[in-house]
Amino acid sequence: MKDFVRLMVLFAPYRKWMLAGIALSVLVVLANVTLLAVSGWFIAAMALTGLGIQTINYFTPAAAIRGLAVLRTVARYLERLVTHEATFRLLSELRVWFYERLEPLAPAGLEAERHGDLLSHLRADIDSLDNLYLRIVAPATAAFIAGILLTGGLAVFSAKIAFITALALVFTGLLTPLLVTWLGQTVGKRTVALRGEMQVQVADTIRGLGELAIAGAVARRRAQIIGFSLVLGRAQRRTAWTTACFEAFSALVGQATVWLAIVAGITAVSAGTLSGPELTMLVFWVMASFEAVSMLPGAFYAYGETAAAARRLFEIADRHPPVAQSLPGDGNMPSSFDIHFSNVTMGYSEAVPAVLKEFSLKLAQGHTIGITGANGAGKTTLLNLLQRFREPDEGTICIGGIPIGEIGDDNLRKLIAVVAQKTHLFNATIRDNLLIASPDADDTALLDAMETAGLADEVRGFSRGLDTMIGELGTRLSGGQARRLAIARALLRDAPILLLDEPTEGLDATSERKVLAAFTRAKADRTTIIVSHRTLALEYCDQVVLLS
Ligand SMILES: Nc1ncnc2c1ncn2[C@@H]1O[C@H](COP(=O)(O)OP(=O)(O)OP(=O)(O)O)[C@@H](O)[C@H]1O
Repeated sequence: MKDFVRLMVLFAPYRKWMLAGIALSVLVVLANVTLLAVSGWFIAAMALTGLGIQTINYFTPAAAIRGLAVLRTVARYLERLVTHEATFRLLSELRVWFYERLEPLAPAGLEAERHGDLLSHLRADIDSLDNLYLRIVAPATAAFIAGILLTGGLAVFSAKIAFITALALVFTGLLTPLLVTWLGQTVGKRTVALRGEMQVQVADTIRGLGELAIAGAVARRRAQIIGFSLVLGRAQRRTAWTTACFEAFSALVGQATVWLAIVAGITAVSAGTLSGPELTMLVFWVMASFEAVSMLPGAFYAYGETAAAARRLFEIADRHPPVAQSLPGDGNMPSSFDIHFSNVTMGYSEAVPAVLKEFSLKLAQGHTIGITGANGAGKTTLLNLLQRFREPDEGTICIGGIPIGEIGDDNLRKLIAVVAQKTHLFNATIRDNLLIASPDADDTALLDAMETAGLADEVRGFSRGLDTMIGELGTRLSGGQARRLAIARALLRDAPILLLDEPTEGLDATSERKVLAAFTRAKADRTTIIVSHRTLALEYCDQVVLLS
């Protein structure tokens, strides 16, 4: 319930849409019940008139029936329109809200998260929450209001029939759904978890299909996914089966109530407290009243799945970012770009020894520093700390004498260009991948950067040039081309600090020389850190630090 209350607070800006949807739902039910009740009364009254037992003015009821039929149709149409509009607005609000919470967690706070899982949170879980309004809140509220109005109206004619109907509505609309909800919670949680797991497995499999094929593991993987799908199918079948049983039972209760209403009505007609046409009217009234609660068993059954989806979302959204975020525009921009690590200690967890212990280093502005050392020595960690992806446990890191925490995230991003060890290339054109670094750059600037990175000639040779699509993670480029594209992107940033993590990995000696010369030549006052194991790369540095 706490999660639902939080969601409703999030949805507060759309309360007018939500209320309008509920009001229209009530109107649809009332129009429908009134239409049937008036029709029942009219047919019976006309029959008695035909027998010469009574006379009636049939113009008014005939007009009312036509009016109600139109009202019912129009209200139903508007109700669908408004409730769906409200739902889509709520979902888009929720997607943005969730994304805003997700972004500050990246990259360190989402390392443990699998990509498929995040995708599932963003898509399936948020989509599951459309149940909350459309299938839970709107029908439940409308049923409550319509139920009171309908039984209240019945009581005007027969307290006994009103009482029987109220009991049956509470039974089918409240008790049954509560039981269904209780039963559905475990299966719902399981369905959501299984669906997430399926998504992860499928996304992972598609991404690693090449490796799986080489290892001869495709059939095994396929069997695993089919296994998941069967378990998921069983869980969904159970959900459908339970819902169907309860819906059938509710229908039975509805029919039994109509029968009881007829029995009670006949007694009232015999006693002269109810007329024949009124009895027919009440029977139709009772029968149609169940429409008000007909959505509830299925709706409440969605509660389990919706609650589980909400829980999974909030579990991520409530995580604390590993690094305190600064406000946009908040911070001091340094005027010089020397870098000072002072007694920096940092460990990834308390269970393992710290990666860096009391590490101190001064880098003068305009110098190029090489950092080398064994695998796992902490070189990438050092660069990540400088980019403020993580906070050191102790010590400070300053740029131009200002601790990086006080520079402000937006400023810090402007100061640093990076070629990371695992650079992400987007499934887009070469141009789009470059424009990420400098959105306003023209083609000449893009080709210049690629010239420096030694990629321009190859790109000119592609039939679509800068508009060549590079595929998922740049798979349509060779390893060396992808690396040079990342380098060109970093060069376009024109930032005063350049961080290069194994920048020339995968390049041949000629390209490597060209790229390194370009980096060191490009800007005399740029402070550059090159992390590398390669002696050639280190030759271009003013100073080399061995991390052990
Ligand atoms: N996100 C992480 N969570 C936990 N431990 C990590 C994480 N990232 C790195 N480590 C650990 O920290 C240590 C230093 O890793 P780092 O990537 O900084 O080394 P490196 O010197 O850059 O290595 P390489 O030369 O292989 O790139 C390693 O033992 C690694 O296992």
